[in-house]
Amino acid sequence: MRVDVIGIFPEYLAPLDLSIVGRARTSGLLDVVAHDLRDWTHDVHRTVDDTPYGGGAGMVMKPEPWGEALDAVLAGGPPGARARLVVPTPGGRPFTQELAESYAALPWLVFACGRYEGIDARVAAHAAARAEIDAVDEVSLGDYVLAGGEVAVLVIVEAVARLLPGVLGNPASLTEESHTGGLLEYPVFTKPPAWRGLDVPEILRSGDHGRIARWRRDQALRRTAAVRPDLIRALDPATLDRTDLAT
Ligand SMILES: Nc1c(O)cccc1[N+](=O)[O-]
Repeated sequence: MRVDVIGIFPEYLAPLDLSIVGRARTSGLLDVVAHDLRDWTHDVHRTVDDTPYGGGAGMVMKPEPWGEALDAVLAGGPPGARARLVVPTPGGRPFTQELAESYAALPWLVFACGRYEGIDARVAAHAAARAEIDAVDEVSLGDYVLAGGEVAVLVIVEAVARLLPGVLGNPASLTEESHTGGLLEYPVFTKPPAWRGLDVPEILRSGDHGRIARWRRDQALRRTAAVRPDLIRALDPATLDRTDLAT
């Protein structure tokens, strides 16, 4: 997978050299290229923003540098691939594990990191009509205000990279995680069996794998019902067997 990130703080992406994402890049499973938007400015101050039409506080990112940056980046992607342009923004649709899984199946993501009050709306509108782009996704991590999209790119790239085949040493660890199958994950324990007066649940040391699996599912359902009842309501009833909600 190829990932291009355009913004005014390319150094923000340094953490993508570390850990799982760093190993994915070293192994060639993931190619991440950071671009400085100011490379496509032409004035001495390398201006990327201006006052908003209609008035109001703050500044808006100018369309010209973005247009030229996308021209250049889209000319250099994987041969024959179309890009998904992802714009992290508080007004976007929620970024979820399901969306991460859909991104992991794509050949090329291009991220546009907005700052200030955002990017001139014509940039996304023009991009959506480009042949090199299959879709423009405005995506939000949550209902809070950040200074820009770079932090969201770190989150999205990690969530996607770990889903790429060959990135995680043990793919089985992907099957029992929070949000896989629509539930939060069950509580986990390791040695020692007793710690500061707290014991590991006996069932987990029973060796009865059938009972352990049922206990874990029950715990996942209870935790999800308590913390994220919205996820329970969203579950497909067909995925719940008769015993799931009996207790
Ligand atoms: N919330 C927010 C923001 O305020 C600015 C850029 C991106 C996001 N976000 O993805 O959630």
